[in-house]
Amino acid sequence: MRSEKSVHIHPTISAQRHRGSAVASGLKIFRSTSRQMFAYIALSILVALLAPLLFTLWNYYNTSLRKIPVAPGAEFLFGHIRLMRTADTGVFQRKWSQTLPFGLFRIQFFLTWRVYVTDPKALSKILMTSAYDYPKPSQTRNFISLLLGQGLLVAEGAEHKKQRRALDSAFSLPRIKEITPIFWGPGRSLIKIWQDMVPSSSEFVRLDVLPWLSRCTLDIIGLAGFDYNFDSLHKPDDPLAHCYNKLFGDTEQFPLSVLLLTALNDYFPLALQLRSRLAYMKNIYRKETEVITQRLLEEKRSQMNRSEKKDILSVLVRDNLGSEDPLNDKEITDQCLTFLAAGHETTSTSLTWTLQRLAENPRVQDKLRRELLEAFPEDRDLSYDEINSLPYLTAVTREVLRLDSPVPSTSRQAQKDDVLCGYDIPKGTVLMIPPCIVHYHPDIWGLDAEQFRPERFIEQGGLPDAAKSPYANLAFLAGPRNCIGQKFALVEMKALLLGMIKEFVFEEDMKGQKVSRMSNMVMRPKSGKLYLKMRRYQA
Ligand code: HEM
Repeated sequence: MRSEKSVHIHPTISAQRHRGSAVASGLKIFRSTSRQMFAYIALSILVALLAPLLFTLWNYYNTSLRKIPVAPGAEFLFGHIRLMRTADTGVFQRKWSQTLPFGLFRIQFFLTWRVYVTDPKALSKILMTSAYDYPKPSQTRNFISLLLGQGLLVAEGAEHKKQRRALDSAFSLPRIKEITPIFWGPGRSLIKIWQDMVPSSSEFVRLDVLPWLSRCTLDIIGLAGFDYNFDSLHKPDDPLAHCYNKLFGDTEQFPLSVLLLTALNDYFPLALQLRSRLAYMKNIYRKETEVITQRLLEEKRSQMNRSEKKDILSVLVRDNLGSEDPLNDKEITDQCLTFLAAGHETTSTSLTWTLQRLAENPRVQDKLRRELLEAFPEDRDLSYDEINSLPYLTAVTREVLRLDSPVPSTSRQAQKDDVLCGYDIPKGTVLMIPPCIVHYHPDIWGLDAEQFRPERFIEQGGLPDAAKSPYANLAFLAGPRNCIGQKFALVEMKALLLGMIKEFVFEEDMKGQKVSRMSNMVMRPKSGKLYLKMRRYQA
């Protein structure tokens, strides 16, 4: 047993000891509380991360989408993504759509599902009758709006209706007829440059056509869109053209990390936002484009009373003056970037694919040239109606847009629970609208669906009934959100083709070698380059 000794201790020492032990026990409590706090924080973070993951897994296994036929060959985590990236755009999707029951099928996108829709009734509901219940997925809108602002391409619901009303007149047939003469300026410049590069009709020159066509359509949308002369055919360093190419000129596929953030967007919306914001903040080009487009708008206003300019922005500013529900400045300048983004690369890649198809099919190229030379042997600027009076030219353009749609697929997101083709579609489901499947489907286009055969559009009975539906031909989509620039794009493509085919002969660079097609938004040649052999045409 320990004997208790009475020891006298000085009061200050005793107080110090007391304080010391109080501090020690305080520290002890603090340590244990902070340990507890740390444990709570760690646990909360774990739950915050695990809960969405568990929820994703739960949804992955229990969703009612599981009744929809599924494409074969998914990996557990990546689903079908890595498989699809090993082939050209649309190759696997077409194979699946033709082996699975027609209408709907689903693919796995990491641990989520995406539903491809090919059934015309379902497409009609998504694109036409219930279009505003199927907006673009929020992640797509967030991503595009960082680059383009809140223009027509990303606006939804009432805001979309308002913007579309304001823009409809600028894209109407009479307005497009008025701006058609503008297309000939850049068209003629391109032909002149190519004539200088290609000296004779006996010698071929090897040429990467895409960058030239891209500069030409940029010059056209600059002049016809807002009376701005990029003149990028002669001056590739124009500041707006430079900004534009920095913003949109990327020809690479999106990296898997961005696709993963997109898949997780519903659970971690901040992650994708943050990544895009960082990329945006690093991007000085967006700021510069804003400054330039604002200056253009001010110019338009100051010229308003003096001129009857025909470009889309001038018409928009004029219409806006008399409107009951006018667009504000920001809404107007955001449209400029939207026209650039939506209307330039789409047309130049379509033209690139047209030249490639004509090079692969010399019979079609000769037949087209005959039609053009017989109808318009003289060299002059043709009107909208003259350009559209050529049936084979129209058929060639339609056939290229069918087989090589520059927008090979787009997406929508169900805003409420619905039923499509007898299957439950829960709110939030991402639905894929795929021209690259629908346009190749033998049940719609017949057994020769994969062949390049423009005649199908002019021969008696050339088209099966199913192919006459507006949901069989989706290059410009359908319904209230279809491409507002459709008439513009078609006449622009035809005018440029007319000039090029009358003047030059195109041949494949590597005979019989298929050019790979790849897309992140617009479908381009895989390397971003497309070489053709070109010589002058001589009768
Ligand atoms: C061959 C050329 C073109 C093709 C294949 C094409 C295709 C498309 C497609 C598929 C859409 C719908 C996208 C979606 O909602 O997911 C669209 C929308 C749009 N396009 Fe085009 N486009 C072309 C040229 C143009 C041109 C030249 C312009 C403008 C001058 C333009 C302006 C627009 C705009 C503003 C929208 C958004 C319409 C809305 O949501 O109301 N496009 N385009």
